[in-house]
Formats: sequence, structure tokens, C-alpha cells
Amino acid sequence: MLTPQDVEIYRERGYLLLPDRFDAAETDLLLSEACRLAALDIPQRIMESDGEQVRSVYAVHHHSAAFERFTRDARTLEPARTLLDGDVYIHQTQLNPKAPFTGDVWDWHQDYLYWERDDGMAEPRALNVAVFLDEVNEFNGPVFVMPGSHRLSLDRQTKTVRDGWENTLNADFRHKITPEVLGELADTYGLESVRGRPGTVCVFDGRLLHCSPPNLSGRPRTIIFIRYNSVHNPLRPVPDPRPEWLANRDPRPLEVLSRPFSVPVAR
Ligand SMILES: O=C(O)CCC(=O)C(=O)O
Ligand SMILES: [Fe+2]
Repeated sequence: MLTPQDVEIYRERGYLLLPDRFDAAETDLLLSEACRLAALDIPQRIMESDGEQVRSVYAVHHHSAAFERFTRDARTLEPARTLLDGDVYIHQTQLNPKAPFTGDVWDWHQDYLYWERDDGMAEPRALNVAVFLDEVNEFNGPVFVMPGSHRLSLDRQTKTVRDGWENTLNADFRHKITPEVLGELADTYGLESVRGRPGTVCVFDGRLLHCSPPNLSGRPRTIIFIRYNSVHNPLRPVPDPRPEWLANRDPRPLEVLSRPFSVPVAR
């Protein structure tokens, strides 16, 4: 449950950190599922530019019963329902292990720009629930944010520089914000890095400007992202749509589980 103060912080800053929401047994369970999925040779697995390390696995909730339940756990789904004012569905899930040394940069971006241009999302009425499965610290590639930037439309300042939706998945981004604009925005909004123990939840607005540097720590930095969209915020047709595993077009609302995701339903 979010407190009224949590909601206020989120509306004001565009993100909210909820420490220690999942315990060690739960993050261990999710990490072992993450390792299993990262070893699968499936189209939803995207490699880093070295071709060796896994950059992302998408649609993890399609490949794992534990991740599927996790997306309906009260600690992930409730904040999304509260902050988006009602029923939501999953637009996308993504696991980012950010491997030591080869785990590459994510340039500054607003997720919503991708959801809008590539997926036809009507309004910025979607958000990220990110859950840290490893400790996230200053050395292993934490997400950097510009607090308050979620109020900005950066449509004009974001140039589409490459063709093809495949270029939304690698480190060489399809839609880019120029360095001059980013410098000015950093002066205005300031920078913060989002860090925490395993089991921490970070909820952030689809328009919050964010990025992350490479991981130079020697240990992985695994974060799972669930992107929830309001059921009242449809995806419109677009010329070269991304596959369903990147942009789900089935807006059936999710129901919150009555027990923690880690407790299997009795048969
Ligand atoms: O894993 C990260 O550090 C950031 C990922 C991200 O921003 C994205 O996939 O949109
Ligand atoms: Fe992002």
C-alpha cells in the first residue's frame, strides 16, 4: 500500500523508492528464474554488443510462472493501480542483468517516447515498476534520473536517428536527445542515482528522464522492470509495430494476488 506521502513524492519527483519490499528468499527465487531465462536461446533474449553477455530478456512473465505471479503481487501491481488510477495491464516486462564489465550503457531517454513512437501509446499514462534483484550501488550501473523531468514532453528534442524497431533494444538507441539539451536539463533538474538493497522497488513515471552507466563492479546488477499501462490508454496502430512481446496489445486488466507471489496456490 502506498501512503498519501508516497503518492505526493511520486507526483512531485516522478519516482518513488520503496526499500526492502521483497525478502532474500523471494529475490533468490527470482534470481534463479532470471538465470534460467537468460540461458534460453529465444528471440526475447537480446545480447550485448560483444555477442556473449545477455543485455535483456523481454516478456519474462510469458516464460516463467514465478515472474507471471510476481507481476500480480500486491507489492508490484498495487502501486501501479494507485498511481495510474485504476485498472492496468502489462505493456512489457524486461530483465536486465547488466553483466560486469560488458554490461553496456543505457543512454538518457524517456521510455514514453518509445512507447508513443514505436507502439502508438496514446498518452503518458504508463509507468515502470523496477525491482532490484541484486544490490544496486554506485559502482554497478545504477539508474540515473532527473527528478521532476516527468512533466516534460521531449518530443521535439528527441530525434529518431535509426530505422527499425530492432534498434530500440541495443545500446545504440533509435531515438536520441542531443547532448546540449541534456546538459541544460541536468542543470535545471539535477541528477540522482537510484540505489538500494536487493528487494527494493523503484516506481517511475514513463516520462522520467533516465539512463544508466556500464557496470564496472565485477558483479551483476540484475533489475526486473514491469511496465504497466492504464487499460484506458490504448495502443494505436503504427506502421512497423513491435512484436507483442515488446508491446502487448491485449489490455485485459490484472487482478492483485491475495498472497505473496512466492507462495504457490494450493491445488
Ligand atoms: O537497465 C537499465 O539500467 C535501464 C533500462 C532502461 O532504461 C530501459 O530498458 O528502458
Ligand atoms: Fe528506460
